[in-house]
Amino acid sequence: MTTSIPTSPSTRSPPAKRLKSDVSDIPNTIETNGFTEITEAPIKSEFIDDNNEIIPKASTSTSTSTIEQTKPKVQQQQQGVKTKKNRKFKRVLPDKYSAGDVLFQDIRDFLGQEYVDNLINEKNGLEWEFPEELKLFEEIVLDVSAFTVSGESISLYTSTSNPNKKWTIITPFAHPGDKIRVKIYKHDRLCSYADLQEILEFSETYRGGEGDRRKFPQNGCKYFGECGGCQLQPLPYSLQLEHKKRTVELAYKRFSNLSGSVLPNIQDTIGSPKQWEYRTKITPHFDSAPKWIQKQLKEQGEEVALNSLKNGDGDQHKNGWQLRIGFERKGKPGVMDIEECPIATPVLNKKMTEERKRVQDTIMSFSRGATLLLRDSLPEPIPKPDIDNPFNSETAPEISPEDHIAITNHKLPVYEKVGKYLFSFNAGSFFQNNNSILIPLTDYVKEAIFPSTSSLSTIITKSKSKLPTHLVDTYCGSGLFGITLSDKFEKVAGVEISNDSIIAAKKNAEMNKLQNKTTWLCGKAEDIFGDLPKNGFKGENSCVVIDPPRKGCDEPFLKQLLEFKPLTIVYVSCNVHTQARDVGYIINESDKKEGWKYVVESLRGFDLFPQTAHVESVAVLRLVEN
Ligand SMILES: C[S@@+](CC[C@H](N)C(=O)[O-])C[C@H]1O[C@@H](n2cnc3c(N)ncnc32)[C@H](O)[C@@H]1O
Repeated sequence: MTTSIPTSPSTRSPPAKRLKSDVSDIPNTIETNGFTEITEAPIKSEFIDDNNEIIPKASTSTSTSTIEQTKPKVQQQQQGVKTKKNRKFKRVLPDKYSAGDVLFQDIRDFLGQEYVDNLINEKNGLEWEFPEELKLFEEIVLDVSAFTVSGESISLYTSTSNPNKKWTIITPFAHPGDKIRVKIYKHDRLCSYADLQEILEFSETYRGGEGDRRKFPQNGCKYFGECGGCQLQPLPYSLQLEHKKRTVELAYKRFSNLSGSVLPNIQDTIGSPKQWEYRTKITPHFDSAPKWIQKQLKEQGEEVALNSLKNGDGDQHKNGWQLRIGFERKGKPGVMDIEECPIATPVLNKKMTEERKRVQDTIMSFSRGATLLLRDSLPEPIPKPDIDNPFNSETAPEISPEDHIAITNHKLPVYEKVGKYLFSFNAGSFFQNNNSILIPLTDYVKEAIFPSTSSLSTIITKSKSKLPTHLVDTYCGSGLFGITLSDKFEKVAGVEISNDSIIAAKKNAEMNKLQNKTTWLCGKAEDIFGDLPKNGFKGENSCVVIDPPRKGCDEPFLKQLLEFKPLTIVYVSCNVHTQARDVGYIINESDKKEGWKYVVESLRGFDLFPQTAHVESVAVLRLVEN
C-alpha cells in the first residue's frame, strides 16, 4: 500500500542546521506586553554548520540566503571533498550522554560495535566517508530496520560502490518494517540524514495505535510528520511502553559502567492514565517580524508593515513573511505554526487560540522572538488554604476539568492536586507536566521505600528490614515527593536551588498542615548534608529521593550521599542516560566500602510523556551490609 505522509515541503534544499543545544534550555527572559520576551531565543538564534561554525540566525531565516551560504560546502560534500577544518571538528565524538552520543551508540550497536570501534580507532576519518553514490537531495528507497532511542528510524544502506562499507540512514516518522522513499539532506559520522517523502509499504506491527492517522484520520495530531514533538504517536500504546523499557535497558547497558550481573531485569514501563490531553504546560514560541518589515514599520507606518505579512490563509506573498506561533520543526530550523496540540489539556488548547490572536494583533511591538507560557491550573481556592486554614481534601469541592483555568503569567500561582495534597507554585517554576500519572508515580516511590510484606524483596530482607523514618527530598522543586510521601515519615527535609520553588515548598507544607515535620533549604543539593545531623537525620534512619534536572547529579553531591549512607535511595529522572551514569557511580563507589554497599533493587520507566520518545526512569537502590 502506498500512502503519502505529510512531510516537509519539497523546497528543502540546504542541509538542515543542527541546533546548537537543546531547545529546552531555559532562555533568559524579560517581560513585554505580558509575554515573555526572549533575550536568548529558545530556538537558539545560532546554528552550527558542518564545520561547527556559527551561522547567525539572520542568515538562516530565509532559505535563499542559507542556500547561498551553504552551496559551496554542499558541493564539497557531494564531491567527497573534506577540508582540513572539517576533519578537525568532525573527529570529536559527541559529548557523553548527549542526544548525539545516544544516537552514536544506536548506530554503533546497529552496525556492530567492533566494526565501528575499529573505524574510529584507525583515526583516518573513514567513519565520515559516505558511500560515493549517495548524493545529497537525491531520493532512495529503504527498508527500515529499527528505531533509534529518540524514536527515529534507522535503515542499513548497502553501498553499491563499496560492498564492505556499512552505512546508516536516519529518517524521522518511519517505523521498523516500513519501506520508505527518502531524500538525503545531510551526511554525518556513519550515517546520512533523510527527509521522509513517502511510505511505500507500512509495517502493520508498528501502526494502528490510537494516533495512527492513516487508520483513524480524525485521531492524533494533524501536524504529525512535521512537528518535532510526538514521533511515537502511530504506535499502539503497548509498543510505546515497550520502546521506553528498551530505552532504560540500553541506557544502563551503555552508560552505567555496571555489568549485567549486578543489574536487575528492567520492569515494564508504567503507562500514563491519560495518553492524550495530559500536558499541563505548553510553551509555544514565535519569531519577531524580520528587520525589513520592522524598517517599514518605522519608515512607512504600521499599515504598510502589516501588509507585508503573509495572508493567514497560507498564500505566499512574493516578499511575504508569515508569523508562526508554535513548536520546533523536526530537523529544520524555525518555528512551525500550531493551532492546537492534542497532548495538551483542553483548557490550554482553548487558551492557545486567544493567545495566538493576541500575538497576531501585537506582533509589531516585538523586537525579538518570544515564548508564551500556558499552564493548566485549578481555580484559586476560596478561601486560600494557609497555615491557619489548611487544605482538607475531604471537604474541598470537586473540580471538574471544565472548571480548570489557564495561567499565562509566569509569576502567577498555579494550583494542582496530587492525591489528598494541594500544591501551588509560580507558573514559571518547575512542576511535573502530566498530573494524571503523579499518584501512580509517588505511590510507586512510597511502595519502593516501604515494600508490603508480600513484595518484600530478598534485598530488603538481607538488609535486616530496616525501614526509614526520615526522608530527604533532594532537587525537591515545590515539594512533590516530600509532601506526598510525608505521612510515612516522622521528618522530611527538602533542598532545591530555585528560591521561588523553595518558597512554594514551604507554603505547600503549611497549606497541607505539614509545617511541623518538614524543613526546606534553598541551595545546591549537596548543601543539605551538613544540616541533616542536627535535625535528627542519620543515614541509618533515612531515605533519600533524588530527582535532578537532565544533566544529573554532580560528583560532590554523590560523594556526600555515599558518606551519608541512607538506607534507601530512590533516583527519579527525566534523563535515563545521566541517571545510569550516576547509579553506576554510586554502586561502583559503594563496592569499595568495607562491610556495606548499595545494590540496584529495581529499574523501570514511567510514561510521563505519552506519544513522545521521552521516558521518566525510577531506580531503587538499597543499602546492604555484608
Ligand atoms: C526535575 S526537577 C524535580 C523537582 C521536583 N522533585 C518535582 O518532581 O516536582 C529538578 C529540580 O532540581 C532543581 N535543581 C537544579 N539544579 C540543582 C542543584 N544543583 N541543587 C538543587 N536543586 C537543583 C531545579 O530547580 C528543579 O526544581
